[in-house]
Amino acid sequence: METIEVNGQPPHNKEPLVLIIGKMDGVHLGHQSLLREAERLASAEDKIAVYGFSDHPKWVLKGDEEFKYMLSKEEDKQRRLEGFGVDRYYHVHFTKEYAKTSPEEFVLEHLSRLNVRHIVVGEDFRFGKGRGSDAEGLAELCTQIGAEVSIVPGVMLNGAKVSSTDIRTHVKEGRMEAAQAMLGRPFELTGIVEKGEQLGRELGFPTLNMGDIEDYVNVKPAVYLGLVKIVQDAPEYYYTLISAGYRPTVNGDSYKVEAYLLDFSGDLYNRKVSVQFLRHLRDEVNFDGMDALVEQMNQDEREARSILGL
Ligand SMILES: Cc1cc2nc3c(=O)[nH]c(=O)nc-3n(C[C@H](O)[C@H](O)[C@H](O)COP(=O)(O)O)c2cc1C
Ligand SMILES: Nc1ncnc2c1ncn2[C@@H]1O[C@H](COP(=O)(O)OP(=O)(O)O)[C@@H](O)[C@H]1O
Repeated sequence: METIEVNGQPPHNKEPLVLIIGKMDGVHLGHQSLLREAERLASAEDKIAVYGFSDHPKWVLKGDEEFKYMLSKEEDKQRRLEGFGVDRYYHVHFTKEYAKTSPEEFVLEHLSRLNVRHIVVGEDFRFGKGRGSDAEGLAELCTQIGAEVSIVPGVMLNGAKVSSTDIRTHVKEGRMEAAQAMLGRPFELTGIVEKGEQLGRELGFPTLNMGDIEDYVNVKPAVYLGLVKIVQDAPEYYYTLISAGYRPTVNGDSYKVEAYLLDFSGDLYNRKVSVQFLRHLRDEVNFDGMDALVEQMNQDEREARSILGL
């Protein structure tokens, strides 16, 4: 997949495109439905492209911290889109300046350069200065550039539309099954293993410490059952106990995500790994001393093995 960085107007393009527009945080079931629609519309000579925005407009424009942290890092999003058959990704850098683009300018001066045959958006799509226009407005303007617009209904789950905002809330509140239902896969953090305080192995529970995860929403402080994928040519998976939080028992001072892999021994420092969250087991506890913590970690492991049939 080709990635093109866009600041303002995109570069001219000649190849016919089917273009999906959206922020695509998480590439959840709703986004996947847009991707399927694009695939259905694309004929053999069309390329499928995504016009994706980051950072989140509410963070850029209002400084609303809730929208600073996302379900996917840029690299995750791009890898997933590629997996869904996207040929080209326009990474649009959303800035205060960019936000001034009017709906007319967006269509007649930006999209007009792309030779777009067909555009696919969700039904609640809004665009242009002050979120001034919507999917219907897009369709109307696009008649001037010869592009058709398909408006795809949201994917419903128990009567509510699947949305990145709701998934972020689930993750922040530790509801990993609900997040998984909306994503179509477990919620996952990808990062690089860092050195910690080297206490874990002394306790009998070595834990890899996740680095490079600052862009993600913080999972609720708690212990989870999950998986670690060791990213390499032939990836390896391990069932895992994940501890996310502030580690009050050892006077931890900052939020960390750590993972104790079941039936693994070896060195993972500086390796790229993904941690996938399957289910919440219990909240984080401030134990009175190490013995109580270790006893509980043993109990957590027994519970995990029992759930997994290990
Ligand atoms: C299964 C498991 C459960 C944990 N539960 C807690 C907990 O309830 N409270 C807490 O303060 N720390 C908890 N921790 C975090 C430990 O305090 C931490 O792993 C230990 O301090 C080792 O840190 P290190 O990797 O920096 O050496 C847990 C860790 C694991 C692996
Ligand atoms: N079963 C395991 N689960 C997680 N990490 C393991 C395991 N076995 C060995 N390791 C290695 O040990 C390191 C964690 O040991 P630990 O004493 O907790 O040190 P640190 O505080 O630096 O994370 C991991 O980064 C990894 O390289």
